Amino acid sequence: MIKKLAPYISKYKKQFNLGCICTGLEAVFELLIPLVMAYIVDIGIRNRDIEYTIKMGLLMFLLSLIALGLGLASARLSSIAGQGFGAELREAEFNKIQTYSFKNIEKFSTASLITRLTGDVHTMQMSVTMGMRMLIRAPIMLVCALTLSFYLNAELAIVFAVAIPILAFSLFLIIRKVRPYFTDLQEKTDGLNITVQENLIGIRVVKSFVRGIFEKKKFNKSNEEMMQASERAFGLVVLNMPVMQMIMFSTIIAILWFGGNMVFSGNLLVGRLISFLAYVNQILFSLMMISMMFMMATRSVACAKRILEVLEEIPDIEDDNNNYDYEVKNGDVKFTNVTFRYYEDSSENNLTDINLDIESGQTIGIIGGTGSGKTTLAQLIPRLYDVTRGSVEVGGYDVRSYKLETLRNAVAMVLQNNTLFSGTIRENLKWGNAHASDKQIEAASKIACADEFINRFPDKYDTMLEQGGVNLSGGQRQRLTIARAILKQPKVLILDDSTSAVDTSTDAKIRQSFKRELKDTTKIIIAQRISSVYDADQIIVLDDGKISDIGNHSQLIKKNEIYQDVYKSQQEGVGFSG
Ligand SMILES: Nc1ncnc2c1ncn2[C@@H]1O[C@H](COP(=O)(O)OP(=O)(O)OP(=O)(O)O)[C@@H](O)[C@H]1O
Repeated sequence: MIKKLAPYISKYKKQFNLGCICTGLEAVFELLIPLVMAYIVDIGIRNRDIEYTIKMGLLMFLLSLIALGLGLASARLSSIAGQGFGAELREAEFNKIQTYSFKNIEKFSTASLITRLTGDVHTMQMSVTMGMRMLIRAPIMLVCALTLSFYLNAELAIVFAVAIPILAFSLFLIIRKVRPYFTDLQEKTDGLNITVQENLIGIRVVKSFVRGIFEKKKFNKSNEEMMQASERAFGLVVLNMPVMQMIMFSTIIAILWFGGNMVFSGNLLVGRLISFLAYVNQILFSLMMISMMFMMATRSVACAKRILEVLEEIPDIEDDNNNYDYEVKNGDVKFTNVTFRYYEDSSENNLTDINLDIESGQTIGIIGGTGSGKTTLAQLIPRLYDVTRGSVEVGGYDVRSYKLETLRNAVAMVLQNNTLFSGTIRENLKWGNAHASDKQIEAASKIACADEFINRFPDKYDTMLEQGGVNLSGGQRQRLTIARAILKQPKVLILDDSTSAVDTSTDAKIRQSFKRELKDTTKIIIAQRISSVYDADQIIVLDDGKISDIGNHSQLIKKNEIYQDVYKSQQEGVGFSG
């Protein structure tokens, strides 16, 4: 695990190494101080040698000043290394997530990915910042203080032979018990984040359905679970403290008892006993640091595992070496015996035996009940998912043979829940084509009938959109996302129920301008309303993941029962002529 994470700190190797050196030196200088103190008491004060006492006192002051300087430098360097490590990890995770397919993202859930990118990384960077100091300081302090204690009085130092194993054993027991609790804690954090994220994203729905109390209960449950997981984990961690202190004070009492008797019997000088006690403190303090380090490491291991899961996830769909570097030459779309299911192990297909032949420039309508597989079918064209069996071709070649970027630039899909971003309308439209000129932006907006409302805003194309475009109506948002897709000048344009919030006359106007302006582009329109597809060249009727029929409106109205039913149910009040 360390080997896998090490490259992310390599950029800050200098600070890391220097920080470690400073910490090591700081510990050495700190360790010398009690030794000098012993000399002051046993030689300077005992012999009433003022000059010696002042000289050694100054030396002690100098040593503490150097230790302080080194401590400050090490704190700064370790903080730079820790923060840098965190930033590198976050960037690596973020970049990796960009390569994920929908399937990969669904596997983790967005909330869990956010926790893995923020909370987990934060724990890791704290571990580096604090761990760097503890990892170097504690062992040096422990070994040197033990050696110096033996040097001062080997007999008295035997007390440690009893104290240290007891401490190590109790620490081992606590860590063994706490480890699974930390893994559980991170999972509960994911759970809480999912609840908060869903609530905030769907806050309008929550309010309009007056689901506040239900949501509050849901939040309280996740919050309670996280609190309990936290209590379980940290309840054990804090147990470490009293155990440590009990052993520490018992050791001090034992040393005072045995050391005091030695002083009385003249076998030990007072100054030596004082410095011995200072070393006891340092030894026990370093043991405390080691135990804290183990606690921190236990939590970090849980977080590191989760981070590595993100970094090591194999993108479900990615370019392989066989991807040819050719362009998509036209908007021909062909499905040959396509079968698809979202989960390999599910017993039922989401699409079965789909065969389609769409010529470049045609307008295709897809109609079918909810869950019949319309979106699923369309998502296979830009390779948002890969077929389970069969093949999908665009421009005469299998979609898997193109570079993903090439394919997705040629196939624009306006998704059902399309998102706009904070920024101006122009910036949002430029997502479709970063180099689009004002003229192209205006032309695309005109085709999507978005120009009508954009021009009514005082700032027109420079109107600021709030997050997700909340300051626009549903229909306005849809028209902007269509304009954004048109700006890509795609060979295939897929609209997934993208005009559902647009009134029927504007919907008809958009289709007319598609016919006029996007002659060579294949237009695939998924719709619930027959009025949105009745003038298409071919209409595909989907039923339970299978093609029930293909034909134009007048053919289907005569022979397809499903189409007839939908037509009849929508005829009243829609006002289209077929
Ligand atoms: N990401 C997904 N993971 C697993 N199953 C999915 C996923 N998306 C859709 N499904 C399932 O696939 C089937 C077809 O869904 P799809 O969204 O393609 O239907 P649709 O015809 O577009 O429906 P609607 O008109 O309601 O949008 C449904 O049974 C649905 O539960």
